Amino acid sequence: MENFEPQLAVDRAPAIWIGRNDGTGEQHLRWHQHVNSQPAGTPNGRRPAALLGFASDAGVLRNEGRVGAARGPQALRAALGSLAIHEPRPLVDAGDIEVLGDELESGQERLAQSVSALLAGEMLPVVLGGGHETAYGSFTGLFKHFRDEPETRLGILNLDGHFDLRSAPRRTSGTPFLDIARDLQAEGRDFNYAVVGISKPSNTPVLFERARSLGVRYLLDEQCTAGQLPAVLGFVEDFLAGIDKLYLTIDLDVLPASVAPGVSAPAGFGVPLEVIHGLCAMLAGSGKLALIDVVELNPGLDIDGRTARTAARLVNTLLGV
Ligand SMILES: N=CN[C@@H](CCC(=O)O)C(=O)O
Ligand SMILES: [Mn+2]
Ligand SMILES: [Mn+2]
Repeated sequence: MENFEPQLAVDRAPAIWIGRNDGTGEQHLRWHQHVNSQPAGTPNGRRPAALLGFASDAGVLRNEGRVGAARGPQALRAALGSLAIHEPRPLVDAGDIEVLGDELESGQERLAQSVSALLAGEMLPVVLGGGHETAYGSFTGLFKHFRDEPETRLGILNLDGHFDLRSAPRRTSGTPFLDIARDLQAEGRDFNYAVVGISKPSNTPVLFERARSLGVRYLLDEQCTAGQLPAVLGFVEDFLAGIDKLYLTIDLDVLPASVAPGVSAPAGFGVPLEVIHGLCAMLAGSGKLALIDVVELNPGLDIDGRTARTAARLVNTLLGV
């Protein structure tokens, strides 16, 4: 990529992209032929999207889950590689941040620094987790970037079966949104957080009470069946109306285990793929998307790459390519 050298704190260089090759030229174009191949710029007014891996098992391990999400970024890139491109926009692979052992906090700081640098480079960062501890680094990067613009209202939309508002002695994959809420509170800033897909049996009354006290808006998974897509879109449109910049975080365990078995905590009920996908298509055209992450992909638990393929389809739709 020409003309682009943001100050990234990556530990691993961009991956080598491979995939099916039907020939050269735009009519044959697939992700693996397109990533890192275009000059910087914003053709059609669309920002270049920058993929950034956060290879971390530390949050899920601390949260007593099933580890393996550190290999998520590579599996997601592999699933994206052969997808056909119909409406090209610049796509950059910025490489991976690696969390070694239990060094989560320093990894989250490097993630925040890199997200902030990508935003300063006028790109749309797409962070590939890692467990949901990724979210603390992602949001902190967004907050760093907009810190001096208090009039810009930041919102977090989490597609997840869980609130991830746990209180714990250290950050985990179950604490990121309480960690963020506390940081914002300390700065006197609003915490605008909405969740789509909450599973009532997977969140204790303590977590529902914490969500209530923090003013969190949410829809239960039972309110997100395929027939209720218009109401889900309405809920998100209402949330978007009150913010200027959106951080979208997708925890793949929001989806039914049939399409997303490769996660630490698969959903017994889940929000149907057509609802999550419809939501992504709407958000892609919202003009408010500033930051995306996709988390909890655990390739070791996946079945025939099903979860990675589902995640790749959602990323592809969000980027409108
Ligand atoms: N990021 C994951 N959060 C969930 C995991 C639940 C589980 O492991 O069963 C949580 O902490 O609630
Ligand atoms: Mn979850
Ligand atoms: Mn989560």
